[in-house]
Amino acid sequence: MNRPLTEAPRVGHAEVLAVAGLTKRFGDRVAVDDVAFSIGAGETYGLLGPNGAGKTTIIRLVCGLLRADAGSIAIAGAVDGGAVVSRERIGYVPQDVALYPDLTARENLRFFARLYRLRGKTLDRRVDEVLELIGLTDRAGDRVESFSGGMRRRLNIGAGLMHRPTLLILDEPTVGVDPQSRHAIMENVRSLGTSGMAVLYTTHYMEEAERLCDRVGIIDRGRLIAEGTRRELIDRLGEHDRITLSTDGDPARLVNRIGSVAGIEKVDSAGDEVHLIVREGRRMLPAVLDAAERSEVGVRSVEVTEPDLEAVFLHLTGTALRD
Ligand SMILES: Nc1ncnc2c1ncn2[C@@H]1O[C@H](COP(=O)(O)OP(=O)(O)OP(=O)(O)O)[C@@H](O)[C@H]1O
Repeated sequence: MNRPLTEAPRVGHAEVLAVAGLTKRFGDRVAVDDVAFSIGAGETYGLLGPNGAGKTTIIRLVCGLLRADAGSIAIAGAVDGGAVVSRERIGYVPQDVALYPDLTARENLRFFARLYRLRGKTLDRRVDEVLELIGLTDRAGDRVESFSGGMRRRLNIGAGLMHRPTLLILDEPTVGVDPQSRHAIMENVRSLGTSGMAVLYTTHYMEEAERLCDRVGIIDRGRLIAEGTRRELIDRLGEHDRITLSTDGDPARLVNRIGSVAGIEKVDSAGDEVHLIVREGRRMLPAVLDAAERSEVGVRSVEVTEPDLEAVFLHLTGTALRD
């Protein structure tokens, strides 16, 4: 069942993760710049941003795999420093799949369960539960080497769930998987969120952030530039519309030409598409099409829509969220 997109954040739940003033430099590059956000129990929080924005670095800081230059991280109330115990509350599912291909799904989960010191019947029960959760019960006895990319990723998520973490961190869990597996992963994550876990989900896919997350933090060049529910973020755009042109020529030429049209607030290209943020999209359409014709770039289709998170990103940064 799809969660309504406009659902209000669930306030009043215990704070599971609170990050403040978080900063990390690599040499001269500031990868994470004064970032603050928090996630409550039962809440799914999405960090949405392009490649290189700093999402993985934030996760590595939260997991204690990197040391911050400044800022604090509190997990379930325990502030960074003496937080070894609290880190056991984290389930971290990295971008890269870390499984044993010549073991079965069940054997892999048993391995991770033992790492978390589960034993005996508790271990057996938890392995069965997690297989069910990730929808791989009927493939439990098959070797991982026979699994599709999407199934491996789901099993990877399962490994991060063995010890019943209070905070589950998923780093771009759907990158490189086919649409069907992507759907299955998102369904899995959705049910985990509703089971009371706090979920930190990073993605550069706008529609995943829109569908899955109670709140979204938009991150660009290390900075958290906006945060809120989907509705709150979109409302920041006011009465704007989004126009998308699909081209079969050089979109950069079209961007140049359209950029000089009065009333266009933001324009950028991504792939063969040109994205615009305008006031009163329908009224602007003739001028946009006229500019397209002058640029001599072929336009295959034009769409005027209400703003979405991608439009918010374009509005705030002046660049389109590229795949
Ligand atoms: N160990 C490192 N040494 C030097 N620079 C790094 C290191 N790790 C990350 N960076 C830089 O920090 C910035 C943020 O990278 P990060 O991997 O956090 O981005 P991201 O949003 O997770 O992107 P992606 O989706 O590509 O993983 C990038 O400019 C990256 O090159």
